[in-house]
Amino acid sequence: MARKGKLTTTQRKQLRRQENEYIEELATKTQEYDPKTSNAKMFKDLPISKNVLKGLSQSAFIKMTDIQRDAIPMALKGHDILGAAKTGSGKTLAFLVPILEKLYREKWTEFDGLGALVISPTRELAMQIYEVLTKIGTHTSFSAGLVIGGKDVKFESERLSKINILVGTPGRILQHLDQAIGLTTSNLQMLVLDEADRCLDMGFKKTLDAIVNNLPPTRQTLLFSATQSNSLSDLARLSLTDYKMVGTLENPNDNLKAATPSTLQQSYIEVPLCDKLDILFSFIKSHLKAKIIIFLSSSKQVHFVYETFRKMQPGISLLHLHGRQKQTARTETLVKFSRAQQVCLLATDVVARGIDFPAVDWVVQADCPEDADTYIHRVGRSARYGKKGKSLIMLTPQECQAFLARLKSKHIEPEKLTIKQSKKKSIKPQLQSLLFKDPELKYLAQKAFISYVKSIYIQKDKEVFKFEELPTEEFANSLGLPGAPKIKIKGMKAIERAKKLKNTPRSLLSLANTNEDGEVEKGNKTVRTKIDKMFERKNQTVLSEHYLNITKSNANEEEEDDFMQVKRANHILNEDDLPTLSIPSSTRAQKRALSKKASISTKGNATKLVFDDEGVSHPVYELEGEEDFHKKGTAEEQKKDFIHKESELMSKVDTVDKQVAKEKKQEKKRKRMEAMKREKEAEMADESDFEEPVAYLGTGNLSDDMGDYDSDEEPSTKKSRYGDLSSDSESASIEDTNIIEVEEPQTLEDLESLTSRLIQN
Ligand SMILES: Nc1ncnc2c1ncn2[C@@H]1O[C@H](COP(=O)(O)OP(=O)(O)OP(=O)(O)O)[C@@H](O)[C@H]1O
Repeated sequence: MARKGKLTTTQRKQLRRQENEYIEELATKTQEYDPKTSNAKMFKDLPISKNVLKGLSQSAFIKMTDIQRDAIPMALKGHDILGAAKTGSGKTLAFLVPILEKLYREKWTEFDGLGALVISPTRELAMQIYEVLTKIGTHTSFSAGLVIGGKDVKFESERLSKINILVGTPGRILQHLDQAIGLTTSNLQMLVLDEADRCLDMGFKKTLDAIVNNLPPTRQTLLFSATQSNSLSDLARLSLTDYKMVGTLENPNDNLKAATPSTLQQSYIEVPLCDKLDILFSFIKSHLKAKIIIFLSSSKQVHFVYETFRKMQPGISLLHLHGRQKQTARTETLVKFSRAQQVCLLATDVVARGIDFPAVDWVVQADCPEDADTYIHRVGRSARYGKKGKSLIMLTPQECQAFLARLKSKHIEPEKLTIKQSKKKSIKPQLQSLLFKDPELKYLAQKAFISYVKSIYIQKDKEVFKFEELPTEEFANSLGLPGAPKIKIKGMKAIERAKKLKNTPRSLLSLANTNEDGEVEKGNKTVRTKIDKMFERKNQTVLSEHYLNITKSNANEEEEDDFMQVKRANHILNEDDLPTLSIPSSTRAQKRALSKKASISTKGNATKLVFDDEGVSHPVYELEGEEDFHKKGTAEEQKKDFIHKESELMSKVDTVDKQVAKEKKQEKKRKRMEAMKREKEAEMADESDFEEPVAYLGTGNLSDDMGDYDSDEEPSTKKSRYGDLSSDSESASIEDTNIIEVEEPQTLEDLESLTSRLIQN
């Protein structure tokens, strides 16, 4: 807490009263604000608090974009929002400003717990949102946190209990909710889904549903994307009822316009699959002064093209980015690409959505995207915020017609380009020679070939992606391979399932490849695991010991894997999940069981009896008469019935247990927070020489945290909100305020250390 000049109790009370009046005034202005009659253009024309306005203006956000002008007032009025606007049109601020405002008006403090949750489908996008939040929220008193995976969960969760605004990816957020150590969601005011259609699609369905189940239904929900799903079932999943559509969804006529920016010049070329790499290399060589992103369909494609092209030295820096890289490498590449002016990034769709790279000249889609929406997001990495940009998509003759039709249905009609014969140059001999010399590269080429072929097979749109027409032999030659590697497309069901689960942890994908019995299938053969084999052994004493060892080691692995969601997402007990044997779970229990077993084997079974109302004794598990038994159905039916009832019971008990445990934890936390709050209030009331209350400024002093801070900025900008209230000149001069350059965090580590410092405040 920053120490300020001494204030008496009376002065503090007066400031508090002033602030309450100010908040009321903002609320009244918000209710009176009518977007239809208002011609507000600047942020300061909206009923937004001074500290948020100050954060905006210092980040050079003065004039609103269309989506901001439409969405912010609606959100301030408390409506749920379904917002769609073109890529690069400023959707991020359209949800961050309402979050800060809402919490300010609710007088949110660190003791009130989590107030807003922002979910983003990728780590990179979550980091970017978090960065913008820390910039514009620098003069507010909230704490912000970023949880994106790739880091120790414990490390993160220890820091979460005081977080007011949390930004993260679905999997990691759910992991924290499941652990329920620091994160309390019972007070949550606002939920935001950025790239909502992606967050809502199959890949994230279970995770998102599980997150939403943890949130109070009274919250406000905002959904944003350039390509919005407004399917009623999706909206119902989020309990979005009385929502407003803003942006391009608001006006049906706007739907007729393309979802791509008008400043984007779009083109396509029809190119046989086996000529793609030649054309791609020629394209790079003829655009050495440009900033280019090239999208390929898989990480293996990216890896292969990156490794071979850089050996062929096209004359421009090459970077590569895909989801299989370590997070530090991904973040480093993002930073390098953002900063460079002449550079070529080879990437998968991990950066297709939301990422705000400055000044990208060209987006090249070397492999056809899975649908028109993905096309829109990919090309949206260029021509952002009114700037100019160009895009090129390479379509094979098999894909061309159908994909152009898909684009046309979205009112996108790229211009046809042809390649000059003189510019065409085959790189096949070079690739062949590289692969011949380096077996590692040959291996990469084989992998790239296989992953491309598989990627075509698993595409949903069979009119565009014609697997049967793939010229495999020519394609393999074009990669420098002597012939097409043999691929057996086996277990395709599992691949399709895995595709749906594209963004789930790999541990989950491996589960997707198991059959209904939980066994891993390879071709037609069923692979029996060590445990299966052991379960077949008759010697149960040996079995229980081995089982214990195995389950112990598995338990450790599980801790490291992202398995929380599996456990949470599916509590239904399948027949096949039931263990055939009951195995003691601890070493002590095991020993006890073993000794019991030994003594039972020598003593014979004891019989436990129960007595009915007539005083007649019966064994506890009395056998039914055969006739009676058959009357109830076949043994198989009865078994199923029994299992069904037991699983229902277990699932109910499980839910209740979880709820009770959670409530207990939350109650404990609430009490602790209340006690702290009371203590703090008492302190504030008693200590006459104590400084101003609620003197947290921003999420810490962001500018200090981030290093370079413009020294011209006078300390008064770091006053508490009470301090600011006393002076009106601030807001009047917002437009004149010098813009302060804040140094960007360089790496994920920077962001994380920033987060931890923010939290310490
Ligand atoms: N009001 C504003 N004034 C100046 N610049 C702005 C404003 N709003 C947004 N920008 C800038 O415009 C760029 C695009 O904004 P943003 O990333 O929010 O777009 P988006 O609509 O979310 O795009 P996408 O659909 O690709 O996710 C960013 O560089 C951002 O800083």
